[in-house]
Amino acid sequence: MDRGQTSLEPQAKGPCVIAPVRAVLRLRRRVCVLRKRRLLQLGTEPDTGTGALGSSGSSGALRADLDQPKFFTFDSLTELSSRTPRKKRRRRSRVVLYPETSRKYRPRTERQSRAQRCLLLLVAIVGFQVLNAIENLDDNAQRYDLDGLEKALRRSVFGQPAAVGRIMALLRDYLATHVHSHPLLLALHGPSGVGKSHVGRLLARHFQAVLEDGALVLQYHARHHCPELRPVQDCRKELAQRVADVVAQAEAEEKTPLLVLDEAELLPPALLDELHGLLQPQRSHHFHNAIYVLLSGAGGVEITQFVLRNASRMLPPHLHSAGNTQTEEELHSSLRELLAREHPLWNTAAIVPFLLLDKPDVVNCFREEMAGEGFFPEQALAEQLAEQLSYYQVAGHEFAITGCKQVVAKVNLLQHKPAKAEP
Ligand SMILES: Nc1ncnc2c1ncn2[C@@H]1O[C@H](COP(=O)(O)OP(=O)(O)OP(=O)(O)O)[C@@H](O)[C@H]1O
Repeated sequence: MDRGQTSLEPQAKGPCVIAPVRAVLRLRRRVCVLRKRRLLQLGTEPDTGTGALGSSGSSGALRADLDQPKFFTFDSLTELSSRTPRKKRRRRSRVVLYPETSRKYRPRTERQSRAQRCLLLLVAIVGFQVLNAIENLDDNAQRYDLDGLEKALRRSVFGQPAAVGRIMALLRDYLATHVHSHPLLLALHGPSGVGKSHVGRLLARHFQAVLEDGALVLQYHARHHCPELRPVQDCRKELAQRVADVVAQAEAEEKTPLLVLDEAELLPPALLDELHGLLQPQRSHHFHNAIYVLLSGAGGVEITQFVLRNASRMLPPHLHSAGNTQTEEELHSSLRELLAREHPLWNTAAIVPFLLLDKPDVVNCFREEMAGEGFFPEQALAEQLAEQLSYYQVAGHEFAITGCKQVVAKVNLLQHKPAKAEP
């Protein structure tokens, strides 16, 4: 041991200094070699740019870059900008809350074509004219106070609600305008005493009042104006002349005249022919604007039979609008068939049947007549007077055989009762 120690000591002093120096040198050399090798590696390999090696790699590349001659190109900038992480812009919320009723888009400001503008103008003009025409229609109907006429008829004509309704509907329709292609022909048919002449008189009175010219209402009574002894051709000429005068005057005044011909069943065929000719559309236009009302007992028998046959189906007047329409239609068509066989004039007519009057209607006739003659319209007295008339008794109805025909005479008798002798 000692020998070994002693032999080692002198040797140990020399290498003791040199060996670490050598080791250090060796290590340095080794490090240099490694560095060089790494530098060479980095010069050939692409920059991975990750971790510690990456940083050393990039430094190597930078060093290599520094060795390269520098030229400015925009590529480097775009490269840089693409490499630099973009600052994330905060996206603004695009949701906009609109009120329910407003538009959710900006109005378009497209230029309208001229054709489109013309079209709009045309539509506006047509709309204005339509409105104007509607206003004119109302004006024409208002001139004749048809509401007033309807009230008067409903108040004064008993037991004929369907007839009054039909007359009013036809008049309203016709008088809605002043320009016509043909006249209106109303043909009121029914048995005696049911109110045909009464309605004719009410119409004439109303039109005289609203037209403010009595000359525009012609009332023609067959028996009075064309008695049996008078030559028919004279009657015909006279009727034609009278009608021509009335329609000419009405044309000048821009009004619609009314021509009431009573007892039409007594008109000779020549006069019916004349009337038929007056109604033709070939006549000059002022003949088109006129209302003819023919009152006739023709068809009265058929109407009486119809009412008696359908008495159980007949509704009381206050329920009438609820529906007698099917029964009425049957009556209209059978009457038209019957009358058209007599003269073609009836083909162009609006036929209005007047039905038999029930006992309560007759009582109303008495009360009306009594009031008109200055008597107190006592119900009991009116019923007593109505009791004196004759009736068809069918299905719980009592239909007056002569309607209200005898009412005037009976009330006149009341008037002529001898006054009580004064004591
Ligand atoms: N429906 C009725 N409503 C009110 N009054 C009526 C009705 N029917 C008749 N009258 C009264 O009876 C009278 C005679 O009636 P109107 O002359 O109108 O009968 P008509 O149907 O024309 O009969 P005719 O064909 O015989 O002339 C009238 O003056 C009127 O006072």
